[in-house]
Amino acid sequence: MEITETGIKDCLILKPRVFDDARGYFFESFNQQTFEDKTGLSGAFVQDNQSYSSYGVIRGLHAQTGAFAQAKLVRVTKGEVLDVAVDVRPGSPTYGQHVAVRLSAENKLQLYIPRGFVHGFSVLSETVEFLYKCDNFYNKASETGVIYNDTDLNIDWLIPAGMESISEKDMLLKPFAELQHG
Ligand SMILES: Cc1cn([C@H]2C[C@H](O)[C@@H](COP(=O)(O)OP(=O)(O)O[C@H]3O[C@@H](C)C(=O)[C@@H](O)[C@H]3O)O2)c(=O)[nH]c1=O
Repeated sequence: MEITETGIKDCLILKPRVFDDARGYFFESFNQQTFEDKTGLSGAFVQDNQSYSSYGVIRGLHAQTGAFAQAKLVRVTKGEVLDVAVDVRPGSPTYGQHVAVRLSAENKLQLYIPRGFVHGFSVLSETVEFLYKCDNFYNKASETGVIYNDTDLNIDWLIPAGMESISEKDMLLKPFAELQHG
């Protein structure tokens, strides 16, 4: 597994070692020992999630607060997304900045998103199957987020105007300037 740093501390791109042969391929999509040795981070993930979405869907930007804050390790097994992680750690030198990485079934890249970030993705292919590990459990009462098209964050989701598909819940998310930290 290769680790690439991003412009934001602790937010990492992981590239697994893929074994190709006449049958197809094999790779370890997660190995706690390798993950911890290579990143120096805890690999104690406790929940795995999977979602399926069509072209133009934007899910995000989401986080959980307080005791239910979550780090995430995200990847794609079908299609391609633009995955976005925004640093909202108070006092961080990159506060308000984001990492945007294309993750696809083809490139098999994974993004590690630490606690203290809001996260989302846009669907660039016809459909997408999106898988991720979380280091803390889902807790509805702890959910927070930022509206995807916030003008301060200025994220290019690579979806043409009018083609975005956003949940009713996500359309109600607040601007970045109103994000409550906790
Ligand atoms: C996230 C989550 C949702 N749910 C339920 C709540 C709801 O009825 C249904 C769909 O939830 P949502 O609309 O929040 O799903 P979604 O918009 O896909 O939410 C996800 O978005 C990405 C960007 C993330 O970073 C994730 O952490 C998560 O917030 O699934 C769970 O039961 N467990 C979970 O862990």
